[in-house]
Amino acid sequence: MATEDLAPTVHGEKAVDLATGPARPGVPKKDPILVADHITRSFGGVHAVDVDHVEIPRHAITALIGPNGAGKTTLFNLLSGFDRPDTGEWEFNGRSLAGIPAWKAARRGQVRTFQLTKVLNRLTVLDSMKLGASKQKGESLLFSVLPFTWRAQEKQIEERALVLLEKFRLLDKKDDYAAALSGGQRKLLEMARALMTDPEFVLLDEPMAGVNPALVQSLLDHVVNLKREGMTVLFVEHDMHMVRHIADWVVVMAEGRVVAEGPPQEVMKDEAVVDAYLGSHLDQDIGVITGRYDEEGNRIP
Ligand SMILES: Nc1ncnc2c1ncn2[C@@H]1O[C@H](COP(=O)(O)OP(=O)(O)OP(=O)(O)O)[C@@H](O)[C@H]1O
Repeated sequence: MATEDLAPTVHGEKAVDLATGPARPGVPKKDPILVADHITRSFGGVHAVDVDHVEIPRHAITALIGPNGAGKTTLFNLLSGFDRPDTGEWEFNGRSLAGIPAWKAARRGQVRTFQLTKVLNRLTVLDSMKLGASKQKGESLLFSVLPFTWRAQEKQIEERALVLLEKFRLLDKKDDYAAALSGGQRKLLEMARALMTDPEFVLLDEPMAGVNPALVQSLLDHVVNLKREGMTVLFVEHDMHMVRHIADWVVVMAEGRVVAEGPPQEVMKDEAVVDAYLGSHLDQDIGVITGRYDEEGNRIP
């Protein structure tokens, strides 16, 4: 089977069709969920992020990769409203998100996951989930003076949390402290928490970090399921296994800039990418894209 036949597909289209032209940094997408322009952020003299233009395709899984210090986390923090850029504009679903705090972005349908903090570790799994739904109606003035509505909302939140915990196979852990979970279970909890607000666009922060190899496939399946359910996913990850197996599109950063983007099988062959980033990992057979394909070479959607 020719390698060209193995192009990843999204909703039946070849991944390269996500873009309006040949893969290159900043290439416009046919249906972008997020469009960012002229985003800069410096810390002292360090230009952590200097992204001229980038678009994230809707209903696809996009990987944001790059060497240590490339600016991935900083860009993630900016786009998700946890940090403010020095300059820049970005739109989610055609509406500006610049200057919008994270909790408001979540109400509009864009959420990001967090590595569980010490505070969250001291909560039970169920309470941690409920907190993921905060800044909803229960916190508004109207709802706080109408306890019956507030209680109804509480009940709804708990029901949603239980449904998600079951889906992520964490239901039997609901009364355990988050600190007692394994690395993989913590990642599942981070993902499940993000879904409490029923998002359209999910930004995953290193979803594979600290995950036992035995749980890797299950985590990959959960991420692919987000796409199957209609969500758009952007993830920052060092784990090339994940990039090769589930990304429909890859954005590569180096020294604050987007230096390459495209379908994984193209990006992994790009000499600039290999030099800037992948060279030191070539022993991991990083150029081979196995993906999730059926026997005919069609990507499993
Ligand atoms: N709060 C901060 N204060 C000072 N410098 C920072 C801060 N955050 C990031 N930087 C610097 O900005 C640059 C980009 O860092 P960033 O963490 O965004 O990179 P990254 O690609 O996510 O790296 P890694 O893969 O190692 O997490 C680095 O030089 C880093 O030292």
